[in-house]
Amino acid sequence: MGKKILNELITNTKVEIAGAVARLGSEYIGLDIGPIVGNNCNLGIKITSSISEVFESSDVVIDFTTKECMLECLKAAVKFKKPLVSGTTGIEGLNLKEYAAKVPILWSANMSIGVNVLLKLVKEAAKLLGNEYDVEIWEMHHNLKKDSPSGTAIEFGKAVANAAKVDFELNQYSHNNSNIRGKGGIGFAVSRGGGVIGDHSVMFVNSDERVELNHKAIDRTTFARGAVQAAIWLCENKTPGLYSMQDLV
Ligand SMILES: NC(=O)C1=CN([C@@H]2O[C@H](COP(=O)(O)OP(=O)(O)OC[C@H]3O[C@@H](n4cnc5c(N)ncnc54)[C@H](OP(=O)(O)O)[C@@H]3O)[C@@H](O)[C@H]2O)C=CC1
Ligand SMILES: O=C(O)C1=N[C@H](C(=O)O)C[C@H](O)C1
Repeated sequence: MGKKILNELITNTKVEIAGAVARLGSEYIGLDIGPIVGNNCNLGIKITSSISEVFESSDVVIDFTTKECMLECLKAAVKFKKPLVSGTTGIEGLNLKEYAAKVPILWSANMSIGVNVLLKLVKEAAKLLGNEYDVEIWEMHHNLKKDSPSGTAIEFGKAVANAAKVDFELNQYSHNNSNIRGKGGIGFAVSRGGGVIGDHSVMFVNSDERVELNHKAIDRTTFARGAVQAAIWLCENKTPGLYSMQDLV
């Protein structure tokens, strides 16, 4: 995602890249971002290992990393009073509101416009169909993905639970045992393979019919473009608070 986001920033005339960060000891440290993203020439920005340096020199920072690194970014955002856009998933347990009380934070498990429109449709379907349908959420991603289920699948599940007025934590259901499916449970199924960018399906099923709402990402540019749009939007709306892509679509 780092390379995709850099490419998106380079082609977007509304923004300028102020810095880029990689892990201490990474082969990229000290290199110019140009050749790394396939440019013939240097772009005058060298990759640093200092998160603080990047926050100091930027108006807004974009993070797609890990839970641990996102936590460092949240702390730096507060320290340097800079807005943060994050798409990092697998972050259960991080209290985003604590940091968002001090600086603007935009977090979304999925930055694509399509998924965020689908999220609104899922909320509407859950409201209209009521609690009588079994809800099954399936996702498939590439074989390098670390977290499971995907952050997007979890957000779909939370939206359904919210619309059905049930506690999400108590109603998740995974099919890795032989129990018969409980009524009202929100089922999760996960597939991993090859280079799949990200497929999601939310199904509402009763004994007579099945409603399926699907999204398939074709290129990771969709996430990068959303993240850059979010960063521009966040700079224009600088009030501290917790935002998401739902505020943009
Ligand atoms: N919201 C959305 O739309 C999307 C979210 N994602 C999420 O974004 C995250 C990243 O995904 P992806 O790019 O595929 O994963 P990668 O593992 O390819 O990239 C993560 C990068 O973060 C770097 N990193 C980790 N810790 C640090 C640190 N402390 N300092 C500096 N760099 C660090 C890693 O470096 P190193 O390799 O050296 O460990 C790696 O280059 C995941 O949580 C994924 O689920 C992905 C796509 C879309
Ligand atoms: O890791 C990924 O690749 C993706 N992660 C996000 C998630 O966990 O939902 C979003 C997207 O589906 C790609």
